[in-house]
Amino acid sequence: MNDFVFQSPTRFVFGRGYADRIGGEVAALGAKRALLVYGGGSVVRTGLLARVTASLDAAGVGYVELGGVRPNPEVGIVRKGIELARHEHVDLVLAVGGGSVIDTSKAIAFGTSYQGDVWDFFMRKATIGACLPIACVLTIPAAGSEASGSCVISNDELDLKKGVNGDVFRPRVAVLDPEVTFTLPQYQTAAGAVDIICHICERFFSGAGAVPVTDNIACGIIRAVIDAATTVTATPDDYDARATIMWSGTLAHNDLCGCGRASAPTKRAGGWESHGLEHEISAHRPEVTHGAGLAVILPAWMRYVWRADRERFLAFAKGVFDVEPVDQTDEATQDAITYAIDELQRFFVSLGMPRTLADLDLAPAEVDGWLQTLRQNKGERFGELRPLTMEDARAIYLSAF
Ligand SMILES: NC(=O)c1ccc[n+]([C@@H]2O[C@H](COP(=O)([O-])OP(=O)(O)OC[C@H]3O[C@@H](n4cnc5c(N)ncnc54)[C@H](O)[C@@H]3O)[C@@H](O)[C@H]2O)c1
Repeated sequence: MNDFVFQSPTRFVFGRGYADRIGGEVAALGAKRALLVYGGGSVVRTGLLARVTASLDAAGVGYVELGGVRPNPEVGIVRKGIELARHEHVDLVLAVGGGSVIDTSKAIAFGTSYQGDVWDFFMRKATIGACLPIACVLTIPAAGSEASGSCVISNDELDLKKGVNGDVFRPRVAVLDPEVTFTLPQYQTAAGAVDIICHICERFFSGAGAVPVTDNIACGIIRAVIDAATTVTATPDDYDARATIMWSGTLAHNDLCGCGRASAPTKRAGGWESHGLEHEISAHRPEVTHGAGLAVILPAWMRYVWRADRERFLAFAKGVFDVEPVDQTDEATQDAITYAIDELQRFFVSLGMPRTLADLDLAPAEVDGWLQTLRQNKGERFGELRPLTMEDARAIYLSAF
Protein backbone atom coordinates (compact mmCIF):
# COMPACT_ATOMS: atom_id res chain seq x y z
CA MET A 1 0.00 0.00 0.00
CA ASN A 2 1.49 3.34 -1.03
CA ASP A 3 1.59 6.34 1.32
CA PHE A 4 -1.41 8.64 1.11
CA VAL A 5 -3.17 11.63 2.61
CA PHE A 6 -6.96 11.32 2.65
CA GLN A 7 -9.04 14.37 3.48
CA SER A 8 -12.81 14.36 3.17
CA PRO A 9 -13.86 17.26 5.37
CA THR A 10 -17.43 17.58 4.04
CA ARG A 11 -20.35 17.14 6.43
CA PHE A 12 -22.78 14.80 4.66
CA VAL A 13 -26.44 15.23 5.56
CA PHE A 14 -28.12 12.27 3.94
CA GLY A 15 -31.76 11.29 3.99
CA ARG A 16 -35.36 11.31 2.90
CA GLY A 17 -36.71 14.84 2.60
CA TYR A 18 -33.43 16.30 3.86
CA ALA A 19 -33.35 19.00 1.15
CA ASP A 20 -35.49 21.02 3.57
CA ARG A 21 -32.64 21.00 6.09
CA ILE A 22 -30.26 23.12 4.01
CA GLY A 23 -31.20 26.40 5.72
CA GLY A 24 -30.33 25.06 9.16
CA GLU A 25 -27.08 23.58 7.89
CA VAL A 26 -26.00 26.83 6.27
CA ALA A 27 -26.96 28.83 9.38
CA ALA A 28 -24.92 26.42 11.52
CA LEU A 29 -21.88 27.40 9.44
CA GLY A 30 -22.46 30.98 10.58
CA ALA A 31 -23.59 32.21 7.16
CA LYS A 32 -25.86 35.25 7.03
CA ARG A 33 -26.15 35.75 3.26
CA ALA A 34 -25.64 33.14 0.56
CA LEU A 35 -25.12 33.26 -3.18
CA LEU A 36 -27.62 30.68 -4.41
CA VAL A 37 -26.34 29.10 -7.64
CA TYR A 38 -28.40 26.82 -9.91
CA GLY A 39 -28.70 25.64 -13.49
CA GLY A 40 -31.13 25.56 -16.34
CA GLY A 41 -34.47 25.02 -14.70
CA SER A 42 -34.98 21.44 -13.45
CA VAL A 43 -34.68 22.75 -9.87
CA VAL A 44 -37.45 25.27 -10.62
CA ARG A 45 -39.63 22.68 -12.39
CA THR A 46 -39.35 20.10 -9.64
CA GLY A 47 -40.00 22.63 -6.87
CA LEU A 48 -36.60 22.03 -5.24
CA LEU A 49 -35.51 25.65 -5.52
CA ALA A 50 -38.66 26.80 -3.72
CA ARG A 51 -37.98 24.28 -0.94
CA VAL A 52 -34.40 25.52 -0.58
CA THR A 53 -35.38 29.19 -0.43
CA ALA A 54 -38.15 28.40 2.09
CA SER A 55 -35.60 26.57 4.22
CA LEU A 56 -33.17 29.53 4.02
CA ASP A 57 -35.97 31.93 4.96
CA ALA A 58 -36.96 29.78 7.91
CA ALA A 59 -33.35 29.73 9.13
CA GLY A 60 -32.97 33.50 8.72
CA VAL A 61 -30.32 33.24 6.01
CA GLY A 62 -30.52 35.88 3.26
CA TYR A 63 -29.66 35.01 -0.32
CA VAL A 64 -29.16 36.37 -3.79
CA GLU A 65 -29.75 34.11 -6.81
CA LEU A 66 -27.55 33.24 -9.78
CA GLY A 67 -29.33 30.86 -12.17
CA GLY A 68 -28.53 29.66 -15.69
CA VAL A 69 -25.37 27.62 -15.15
CA ARG A 70 -25.00 25.42 -18.24
CA PRO A 71 -23.56 21.90 -18.42
CA ASN A 72 -19.77 22.22 -18.85
CA PRO A 73 -19.89 25.62 -17.16
CA GLU A 74 -18.15 28.65 -18.60
CA VAL A 75 -15.87 31.15 -16.89
CA GLY A 76 -18.22 34.00 -17.88
CA ILE A 77 -20.86 32.96 -15.34
CA VAL A 78 -18.13 32.44 -12.74
CA ARG A 79 -16.99 36.05 -13.25
CA LYS A 80 -20.59 37.22 -12.99
CA GLY A 81 -20.99 35.26 -9.75
CA ILE A 82 -17.81 36.75 -8.30
CA GLU A 83 -19.07 40.28 -9.01
CA LEU A 84 -22.41 39.45 -7.45
CA ALA A 85 -20.79 37.84 -4.41
CA ARG A 86 -18.65 40.93 -3.80
CA HIS A 87 -21.42 43.42 -4.45
CA GLU A 88 -23.89 41.58 -2.23
CA HIS A 89 -21.34 40.76 0.49
CA VAL A 90 -22.26 37.09 0.61
CA ASP A 91 -20.43 34.91 3.10
CA LEU A 92 -21.20 31.48 1.56
CA VAL A 93 -21.89 29.99 -1.87
CA LEU A 94 -24.79 27.52 -2.01
CA ALA A 95 -25.00 25.23 -5.05
CA VAL A 96 -28.30 23.54 -5.88
CA GLY A 97 -27.64 21.16 -8.76
CA GLY A 98 -25.15 18.72 -10.22
CA GLY A 99 -21.44 18.85 -10.98
CA SER A 100 -21.64 21.84 -13.29
CA VAL A 101 -23.39 24.00 -10.69
CA ILE A 102 -21.13 22.83 -7.87
CA ASP A 103 -17.96 23.45 -9.89
CA THR A 104 -19.20 26.94 -10.78
CA SER A 105 -19.86 27.60 -7.11
CA LYS A 106 -16.36 26.43 -6.17
CA ALA A 107 -14.75 28.78 -8.70
CA ILE A 108 -16.87 31.70 -7.47
CA ALA A 109 -15.92 30.84 -3.88
CA PHE A 110 -12.16 30.91 -4.49
CA GLY A 111 -12.33 33.75 -7.03
CA THR A 112 -14.15 36.23 -4.82
CA SER A 113 -11.25 37.16 -2.56
CA TYR A 114 -8.69 37.21 -5.39
CA GLN A 115 -8.04 40.60 -6.95
CA GLY A 116 -7.01 39.27 -10.39
CA ASP A 117 -9.06 37.30 -12.95
CA VAL A 118 -10.30 33.90 -11.75
CA TRP A 119 -9.02 32.25 -14.96
CA ASP A 120 -5.45 32.87 -13.63
CA PHE A 121 -5.94 29.89 -11.31
CA PHE A 122 -6.78 27.61 -14.23
CA MET A 123 -3.72 28.82 -16.18
CA ARG A 124 -1.53 28.18 -13.10
CA LYS A 125 -0.69 31.90 -12.90
CA ALA A 126 -2.03 32.14 -9.34
CA THR A 127 -2.37 29.83 -6.34
CA ILE A 128 -5.70 29.45 -4.63
CA GLY A 129 -5.73 31.06 -1.19
CA ALA A 130 -8.79 32.28 0.68
CA CYS A 131 -12.11 30.68 -0.26
CA LEU A 132 -15.69 31.30 0.80
CA PRO A 133 -17.37 28.25 2.35
CA ILE A 134 -19.41 26.16 -0.09
CA ALA A 135 -22.58 24.20 0.64
CA CYS A 136 -24.63 22.16 -1.80
CA VAL A 137 -27.88 20.32 -2.36
CA LEU A 138 -27.11 17.61 -4.90
CA THR A 139 -29.64 16.87 -7.66
CA ILE A 140 -27.80 14.30 -9.79
CA PRO A 141 -25.35 11.66 -8.58
CA ALA A 142 -22.57 11.47 -11.15
CA ALA A 143 -19.69 13.92 -11.10
CA GLY A 144 -18.92 13.55 -7.38
CA SER A 145 -18.20 17.27 -7.06
CA GLU A 146 -20.15 17.40 -3.78
CA ALA A 147 -17.10 15.97 -1.99
CA SER A 148 -14.24 16.24 -4.46
CA GLY A 149 -11.32 18.62 -4.42
CA SER A 150 -11.59 19.30 -8.13
CA CYS A 151 -13.20 22.04 -10.16
CA VAL A 152 -13.43 22.14 -13.98
CA ILE A 153 -14.37 25.26 -15.92
CA SER A 154 -14.50 25.98 -19.66
CA ASN A 155 -13.32 29.11 -21.41
CA ASP A 156 -15.18 29.53 -24.72
CA GLU A 157 -13.02 32.41 -25.91
CA LEU A 158 -9.82 30.39 -25.55
CA ASP A 159 -11.55 27.10 -26.48
CA LEU A 160 -10.17 25.50 -23.30
CA LYS A 161 -11.59 23.37 -20.50
CA LYS A 162 -9.32 23.35 -17.45
CA GLY A 163 -9.36 21.94 -13.95
CA VAL A 164 -7.83 22.89 -10.63
CA ASN A 165 -7.43 20.73 -7.54
CA GLY A 166 -7.42 21.70 -3.88
CA ASP A 167 -8.83 20.74 -0.51
CA VAL A 168 -9.77 24.31 0.42
CA PHE A 169 -12.79 24.30 -1.88
CA ARG A 170 -14.26 20.93 -0.94
CA PRO A 171 -17.85 21.69 0.11
CA ARG A 172 -18.26 22.22 3.86
CA VAL A 173 -21.69 20.63 3.83
CA ALA A 174 -23.46 18.48 1.23
CA VAL A 175 -27.15 17.72 1.58
CA LEU A 176 -27.92 14.43 -0.16
CA ASP A 177 -31.63 13.73 -0.45
CA PRO A 178 -32.24 10.65 -2.62
CA GLU A 179 -35.91 11.57 -3.14
CA VAL A 180 -34.74 14.59 -5.13
CA THR A 181 -33.43 12.16 -7.76
CA PHE A 182 -36.79 10.37 -8.30
CA THR A 183 -37.46 12.85 -11.12
CA LEU A 184 -34.13 12.28 -12.84
CA PRO A 185 -34.65 10.99 -16.40
CA GLN A 186 -33.44 7.42 -17.02
CA TYR A 187 -30.77 8.52 -19.50
CA GLN A 188 -29.23 10.89 -16.93
CA THR A 189 -29.50 8.26 -14.19
CA ALA A 190 -27.72 5.75 -16.41
CA ALA A 191 -25.02 8.20 -17.51
CA GLY A 192 -24.48 9.06 -13.85
CA ALA A 193 -24.09 5.39 -12.90
CA VAL A 194 -21.48 4.96 -15.64
CA ASP A 195 -19.57 8.04 -14.50
CA ILE A 196 -19.59 6.74 -10.92
CA ILE A 197 -18.26 3.33 -11.96
CA CYS A 198 -15.65 4.97 -14.16
CA HIS A 199 -14.39 7.19 -11.31
CA ILE A 200 -13.75 4.00 -9.36
CA CYS A 201 -12.18 2.15 -12.30
CA GLU A 202 -9.79 5.00 -13.10
CA ARG A 203 -8.34 4.56 -9.61
CA PHE A 204 -8.62 0.74 -9.46
CA PHE A 205 -6.56 0.39 -12.64
CA SER A 206 -3.60 2.41 -11.40
CA GLY A 207 -0.19 0.80 -11.55
CA ALA A 208 -0.04 0.23 -7.78
CA GLY A 209 -0.89 -3.49 -7.69
CA ALA A 210 -3.21 -4.93 -5.05
CA VAL A 211 -4.37 -2.76 -2.12
CA PRO A 212 -6.85 -5.19 -0.53
CA VAL A 213 -8.85 -2.78 1.64
CA THR A 214 -9.25 -0.21 -1.13
CA ASP A 215 -9.85 -2.86 -3.77
CA ASN A 216 -12.66 -4.42 -1.73
CA ILE A 217 -14.29 -1.04 -1.12
CA ALA A 218 -14.02 -0.25 -4.84
CA CYS A 219 -15.48 -3.54 -6.07
CA GLY A 220 -18.20 -3.44 -3.40
CA ILE A 221 -19.35 0.00 -4.53
CA ILE A 222 -19.37 -1.04 -8.19
CA ARG A 223 -21.48 -4.12 -7.33
CA ALA A 224 -23.91 -1.95 -5.36
CA VAL A 225 -24.24 0.52 -8.24
CA ILE A 226 -24.89 -2.28 -10.75
CA ASP A 227 -27.70 -3.67 -8.58
CA ALA A 228 -29.21 -0.29 -7.73
CA ALA A 229 -29.09 1.13 -11.28
CA THR A 230 -30.78 -2.03 -12.54
CA THR A 231 -33.53 -1.62 -9.92
CA VAL A 232 -34.03 2.07 -10.71
CA THR A 233 -34.36 1.34 -14.43
CA ALA A 234 -37.52 -0.62 -13.61
CA THR A 235 -38.63 1.37 -10.55
CA PRO A 236 -37.48 5.02 -10.67
CA ASP A 237 -38.86 5.83 -7.22
CA ASP A 238 -37.19 2.96 -5.35
CA TYR A 239 -35.77 4.92 -2.43
CA ASP A 240 -33.09 2.46 -1.35
CA ALA A 241 -31.76 2.05 -4.87
CA ARG A 242 -31.69 5.82 -5.42
CA ALA A 243 -29.96 6.22 -2.05
CA THR A 244 -27.37 3.60 -2.98
CA ILE A 245 -26.53 5.38 -6.23
CA MET A 246 -26.33 8.75 -4.52
CA TRP A 247 -23.96 7.68 -1.77
CA SER A 248 -21.90 5.62 -4.21
CA GLY A 249 -21.41 8.71 -6.37
CA THR A 250 -19.92 10.54 -3.42
CA LEU A 251 -17.67 7.69 -2.29
CA ALA A 252 -16.52 7.04 -5.84
CA HIS A 253 -14.92 10.44 -6.12
CA ASN A 254 -13.96 11.69 -2.66
CA ASP A 255 -10.69 9.73 -3.06
CA LEU A 256 -11.65 6.90 -0.67
CA CYS A 257 -11.26 4.47 -3.59
CA GLY A 258 -7.76 5.75 -4.29
CA CYS A 259 -6.25 5.37 -0.81
CA GLY A 260 -2.91 3.57 -1.07
CA ARG A 261 -2.99 3.49 -4.86
CA ALA A 262 -1.45 6.88 -5.79
CA SER A 263 2.24 7.04 -6.74
CA ALA A 264 2.75 9.92 -4.25
CA PRO A 265 0.62 11.28 -1.37
CA THR A 266 0.13 14.55 -3.24
CA LYS A 267 -1.15 12.80 -6.38
CA ARG A 268 -4.51 11.39 -7.33
CA ALA A 269 -4.51 7.64 -7.92
CA GLY A 270 -4.78 6.31 -11.46
CA GLY A 271 -4.03 7.35 -15.00
CA TRP A 272 -7.53 8.65 -15.89
CA GLU A 273 -7.18 7.31 -19.43
CA SER A 274 -10.91 6.86 -20.14
CA HIS A 275 -11.75 10.32 -18.84
CA GLY A 276 -8.93 11.75 -20.96
CA LEU A 277 -10.18 10.00 -24.10
CA GLU A 278 -13.86 10.82 -23.50
CA HIS A 279 -13.14 14.44 -22.62
CA GLU A 280 -12.13 15.12 -26.24
CA ILE A 281 -15.33 13.61 -27.58
CA SER A 282 -17.72 15.70 -25.49
CA ALA A 283 -15.51 18.78 -25.91
CA HIS A 284 -15.90 18.52 -29.71
CA ARG A 285 -19.51 17.29 -29.52
CA PRO A 286 -21.10 18.96 -26.47
CA GLU A 287 -24.38 17.11 -27.09
CA VAL A 288 -22.66 13.88 -25.99
CA THR A 289 -23.36 13.31 -22.30
CA HIS A 290 -20.09 12.56 -20.52
CA GLY A 291 -21.35 9.30 -18.96
CA ALA A 292 -22.71 8.06 -22.29
CA GLY A 293 -19.31 8.64 -23.91
CA LEU A 294 -17.64 6.80 -21.03
CA ALA A 295 -20.00 3.84 -21.46
CA VAL A 296 -18.34 3.23 -24.82
CA ILE A 297 -14.78 4.34 -24.06
CA LEU A 298 -14.21 2.50 -20.76
CA PRO A 299 -14.80 -1.02 -22.17
CA ALA A 300 -12.85 -0.11 -25.33
CA TRP A 301 -9.89 1.05 -23.22
CA MET A 302 -10.10 -2.09 -21.08
CA ARG A 303 -10.01 -4.39 -24.13
CA TYR A 304 -6.98 -2.53 -25.45
CA VAL A 305 -4.85 -2.52 -22.28
CA TRP A 306 -5.75 -5.55 -20.15
CA ARG A 307 -2.70 -7.56 -21.22
CA ALA A 308 -0.48 -4.94 -19.54
CA ASP A 309 -1.74 -5.97 -16.07
CA ARG A 310 -3.57 -9.30 -16.05
CA GLU A 311 -3.57 -9.50 -12.26
CA ARG A 312 -5.46 -6.20 -11.94
CA PHE A 313 -8.05 -7.26 -14.47
CA LEU A 314 -8.44 -10.67 -12.85
CA ALA A 315 -8.99 -8.90 -9.51
CA PHE A 316 -11.69 -6.79 -11.19
CA ALA A 317 -13.33 -9.85 -12.77
CA LYS A 318 -13.44 -11.67 -9.44
CA GLY A 319 -14.27 -8.66 -7.27
CA VAL A 320 -17.12 -7.34 -9.41
CA PHE A 321 -18.46 -10.33 -11.36
CA ASP A 322 -17.28 -13.37 -9.32
CA VAL A 323 -15.43 -14.67 -12.37
CA GLU A 324 -12.20 -16.65 -12.08
CA PRO A 325 -10.21 -18.49 -14.76
CA VAL A 326 -10.91 -22.22 -14.82
CA ASP A 327 -7.14 -22.93 -14.89
CA GLN A 328 -3.81 -21.11 -15.12
CA THR A 329 -3.60 -21.07 -18.92
CA ASP A 330 -3.41 -17.89 -20.96
CA GLU A 331 -6.61 -18.86 -22.69
CA ALA A 332 -8.58 -19.22 -19.44
CA THR A 333 -7.20 -15.90 -18.16
CA GLN A 334 -8.25 -14.18 -21.36
CA ASP A 335 -11.70 -15.76 -21.18
CA ALA A 336 -12.26 -14.59 -17.60
CA ILE A 337 -11.11 -11.04 -18.28
CA THR A 338 -12.97 -10.58 -21.55
CA TYR A 339 -16.10 -12.04 -19.94
CA ALA A 340 -15.90 -9.40 -17.18
CA ILE A 341 -15.38 -6.56 -19.68
CA ASP A 342 -18.28 -7.85 -21.79
CA GLU A 343 -20.47 -8.06 -18.67
CA LEU A 344 -19.65 -4.47 -17.74
CA GLN A 345 -20.59 -3.31 -21.23
CA ARG A 346 -23.75 -5.44 -21.23
CA PHE A 347 -24.75 -3.72 -18.02
CA PHE A 348 -24.19 -0.24 -19.47
CA VAL A 349 -26.22 -1.15 -22.57
CA SER A 350 -28.99 -2.62 -20.39
CA LEU A 351 -29.41 0.85 -18.86
CA GLY A 352 -29.91 2.39 -22.30
CA MET A 353 -26.35 3.54 -22.81
CA PRO A 354 -24.69 3.35 -26.25
CA ARG A 355 -22.50 0.38 -27.21
CA THR A 356 -20.49 2.12 -29.92
CA LEU A 357 -19.44 5.63 -30.87
CA ALA A 358 -21.60 5.25 -33.96
CA ASP A 359 -24.59 4.85 -31.61
CA LEU A 360 -23.77 8.40 -30.47
CA ASP A 361 -23.89 9.61 -34.11
CA LEU A 362 -20.14 10.03 -34.20
CA ALA A 363 -18.02 9.16 -37.25
CA PRO A 364 -14.45 7.82 -37.60
CA ALA A 365 -13.58 10.95 -39.62
CA GLU A 366 -13.84 12.94 -36.36
CA VAL A 367 -11.03 11.03 -34.65
CA ASP A 368 -8.21 13.20 -36.04
CA GLY A 369 -9.78 16.28 -34.46
CA TRP A 370 -10.06 14.54 -31.09
CA LEU A 371 -6.43 13.42 -31.28
CA GLN A 372 -5.26 16.94 -32.04
CA THR A 373 -6.74 18.37 -28.85
CA LEU A 374 -5.87 15.24 -26.88
CA ARG A 375 -2.20 15.83 -27.75
CA GLN A 376 -2.49 19.49 -26.69
CA ASN A 377 -4.01 18.49 -23.37
CA LYS A 378 -2.00 15.37 -22.55
CA GLY A 379 1.25 15.52 -24.54
CA GLU A 380 2.56 12.59 -26.59
CA ARG A 381 1.88 9.95 -23.88
CA PHE A 382 -0.53 9.74 -20.98
CA GLY A 383 -1.95 7.22 -18.55
CA GLU A 384 -0.51 4.90 -15.97
CA LEU A 385 -1.46 1.22 -16.22
CA ARG A 386 -0.25 1.23 -19.81
CA PRO A 387 0.84 4.71 -20.98
CA LEU A 388 -0.93 5.52 -24.24
CA THR A 389 0.64 7.14 -27.29
CA MET A 390 -1.51 9.08 -29.73
CA GLU A 391 -1.49 6.01 -31.99
CA ASP A 392 -2.84 3.92 -29.09
CA ALA A 393 -5.53 6.54 -28.55
CA ARG A 394 -6.43 6.39 -32.25
CA ALA A 395 -6.68 2.60 -32.09
CA ILE A 396 -8.96 2.76 -29.03
CA TYR A 397 -11.23 5.35 -30.63
CA LEU A 398 -11.46 3.37 -33.88
CA SER A 399 -12.09 0.10 -32.02
CA ALA A 400 -15.14 1.74 -30.44
CA PHE A 401 -17.07 2.30 -33.71
N1 LIG B 1 -17.27 21.18 -14.43
C1 LIG B 1 -17.63 20.58 -15.52
O1 LIG B 1 -17.21 20.88 -16.64
C2 LIG B 1 -18.63 19.52 -15.40
C3 LIG B 1 -18.96 18.96 -14.17
C4 LIG B 1 -19.94 17.97 -14.13
C5 LIG B 1 -20.56 17.60 -15.28
N2 LIG B 1 -20.19 18.17 -16.47
C6 LIG B 1 -20.85 17.85 -17.73
O2 LIG B 1 -22.11 18.44 -17.70
C7 LIG B 1 -23.10 17.49 -18.07
C8 LIG B 1 -24.20 17.65 -17.06
O3 LIG B 1 -23.77 17.22 -15.79
P1 LIG B 1 -24.28 17.83 -14.44
O4 LIG B 1 -23.78 16.96 -13.35
O5 LIG B 1 -23.95 19.26 -14.34
O6 LIG B 1 -25.85 17.62 -14.56
P2 LIG B 1 -27.02 18.64 -14.88
O7 LIG B 1 -27.35 19.38 -13.64
O8 LIG B 1 -26.73 19.43 -16.11
O9 LIG B 1 -28.20 17.59 -15.15
C9 LIG B 1 -28.29 16.85 -16.35
C10 LIG B 1 -29.74 16.87 -16.83
O10 LIG B 1 -30.58 16.24 -15.87
C11 LIG B 1 -31.58 17.15 -15.41
N3 LIG B 1 -31.69 16.95 -13.96
C12 LIG B 1 -30.70 17.02 -13.04
N4 LIG B 1 -31.14 16.72 -11.83
C13 LIG B 1 -32.46 16.45 -11.97
C14 LIG B 1 -33.47 16.03 -11.06
N5 LIG B 1 -33.18 15.81 -9.78
N6 LIG B 1 -34.71 15.83 -11.54
C15 LIG B 1 -34.99 16.04 -12.86
N7 LIG B 1 -34.07 16.39 -13.78
C16 LIG B 1 -32.83 16.60 -13.33
C17 LIG B 1 -31.08 18.53 -15.76
O11 LIG B 1 -32.14 19.42 -16.00
C18 LIG B 1 -30.31 18.25 -17.04
O12 LIG B 1 -31.16 18.20 -18.15
C19 LIG B 1 -22.45 16.12 -18.07
O13 LIG B 1 -22.73 15.42 -19.24
C20 LIG B 1 -20.98 16.41 -18.01
O14 LIG B 1 -20.40 16.23 -19.28
C21 LIG B 1 -19.26 19.12 -16.53
